[in-house]
Amino acid sequence: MILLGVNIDHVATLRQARGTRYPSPIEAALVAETAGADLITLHLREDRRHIQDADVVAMRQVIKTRMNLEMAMTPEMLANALAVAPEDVCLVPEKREEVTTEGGLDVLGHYADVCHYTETLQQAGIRVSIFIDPDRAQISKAYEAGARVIELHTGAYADAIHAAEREAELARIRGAAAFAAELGMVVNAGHGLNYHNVKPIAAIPQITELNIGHAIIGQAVFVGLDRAVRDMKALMQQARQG
Ligand SMILES: CC(=O)[C@@H](O)[C@H](O)COP(=O)(O)O
Ligand SMILES: NCC(=O)COP(=O)(O)O
Repeated sequence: MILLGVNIDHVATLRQARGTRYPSPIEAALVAETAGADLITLHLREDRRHIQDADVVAMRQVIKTRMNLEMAMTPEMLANALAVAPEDVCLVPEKREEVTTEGGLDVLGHYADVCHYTETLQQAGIRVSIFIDPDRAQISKAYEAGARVIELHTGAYADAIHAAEREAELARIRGAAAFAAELGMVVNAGHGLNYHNVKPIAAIPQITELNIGHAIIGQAVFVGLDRAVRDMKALMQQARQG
């Protein structure tokens, strides 16, 4: 059994492109839940390029599964998270000029902040995950900072063009997942996963949950969101069953 978190940011991206009221990320979350999503993931970026503050508040009231709120380590985002009280917060790095989250959070470079944000959120009863590269030094430092959940950034694996490069990235992810699980951490993964590359990641036994957005919302254009979520979940379960 492996869990699917559906990231609905990309529904909001489409809405923001025109400044309309549709398509609604809230409606998307409800459809995704009906289709079998185990949680809903959303990223309130500092520049509000997709998800808006009002989306987070509305989503909190209607979803029936779990909310996984991705956020940068800023005082504004911390106040938001404490007010909304999602089940999970995933601490992510953010660069204003990036197209998407380019890498994991540098826990070694921001150790004091990671400790502070992790402790404050955990004291409020929110489970904290760190979005991190598949790197043992970063994982050890996240553990030392008090985090007991990580999400491995799978972007380098997803973006690899050549088979050898993809295999090397997959090996890194496998090794990182085993290492974190040995420390007793919950291991999640995500970023850039799609219908063609998800199976080898879903087959990693230590991985509990995958967060997937862009590919599912893209596929929904052709087959509808319900089908797109069901198909992704089926692929993940097939991979896990071997
Ligand atoms: C942290 C992360 O990986 C997600 O937030 C996801 O990639 C979708 O959001 P962006 O498109 O804003 O990066
Ligand atoms: N944390 C990764 C995530 O939520 C989904 O990323 P993507 O599938 O939109 O690249």
